[in-house]
Amino acid sequence: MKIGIFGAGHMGGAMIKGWIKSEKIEPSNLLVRGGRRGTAQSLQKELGFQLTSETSDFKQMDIIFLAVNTPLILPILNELKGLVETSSIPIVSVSAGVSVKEMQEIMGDNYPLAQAIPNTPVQINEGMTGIVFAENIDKKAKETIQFSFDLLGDLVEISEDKIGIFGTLAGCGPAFVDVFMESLADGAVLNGMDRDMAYQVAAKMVSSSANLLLKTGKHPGELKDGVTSPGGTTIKGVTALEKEGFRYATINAIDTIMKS
Ligand SMILES: NC(=O)C1=CN([C@@H]2O[C@H](COP(=O)(O)OP(=O)(O)OC[C@H]3O[C@@H](n4cnc5c(N)ncnc54)[C@H](O)[C@@H]3O)[C@@H](O)[C@H]2O)C=CC1
Ligand SMILES: O=C(O)[C@@H]1CCC=N1
Repeated sequence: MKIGIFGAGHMGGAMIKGWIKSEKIEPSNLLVRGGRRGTAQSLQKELGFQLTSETSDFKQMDIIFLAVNTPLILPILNELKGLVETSSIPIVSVSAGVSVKEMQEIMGDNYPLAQAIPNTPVQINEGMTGIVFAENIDKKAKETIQFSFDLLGDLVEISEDKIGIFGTLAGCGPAFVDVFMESLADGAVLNGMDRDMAYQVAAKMVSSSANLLLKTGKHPGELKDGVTSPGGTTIKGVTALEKEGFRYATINAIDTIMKS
């Protein structure tokens, strides 16, 4: 399969890395058009995909992804319109801020379109991507899109009205977890642990705790109860977190994004 992608920044780059790592997509079958920042050029040196500055080259692709900054999605779609109209190459925007309806205003109701919100773990094929397909999308186009995301991790089809909250939880969430892991490590360093070891331990602890929840299907509160021994150390830490409004801060992070 030949994949075309506009934008090789944080998200475009993460997807490209995931496809190459999957070993199902040859670097020579990835065509990238980058912006002026040069991120695509540096990544190309590392990964060896095809680079182009010609939009017309995308006519040869089986699928096209738009991973540019949100204000550029619709202008690039306008650029592509004349080129792809007859071939109906599926186009997927990964922007959190452009809906399928807005894309349809340019491409029409019957063009194979989708809005997907991946997250940065796609680069290690452990992504969690939410997707909204255009209502009239045909089976073949849908399968092509699904295949490309299946290589990057989990794909969840959701309704248009839920893509915002999906993107906030799964797409923005990794940054919250990163801040959490960094803070945990800072606390450990404050108490004498070596910095590298602190990041290793924090990351492994977070990923294994998440896996425990996924594999046991237990309520997170029950898992927390299993750690907090009576009169023990953990409940002292949980109390300190509650005093600082940890739960409220986390809930409010999600809510603030949704209200922005
Ligand atoms: N970073 C993330 O975790 C996620 C990002 N997204 C979406 O991905 C999109 C890109 O975000 P990031 O990768 O974080 O931003 P970024 O700023 O890292 O990447 C954007 C890239 O687009 C390139 N670009 C600019 N103009 C261009 C043009 N005319 N043609 C081709 N490339 C051009 C830039 O050089 C840059 O490398 C946004 O729409 C965002 O909503 C969605 C989910 C998660
Ligand atoms: O921060 C952003 O706007 C993008 C969307 C989801 C994650 N990053």
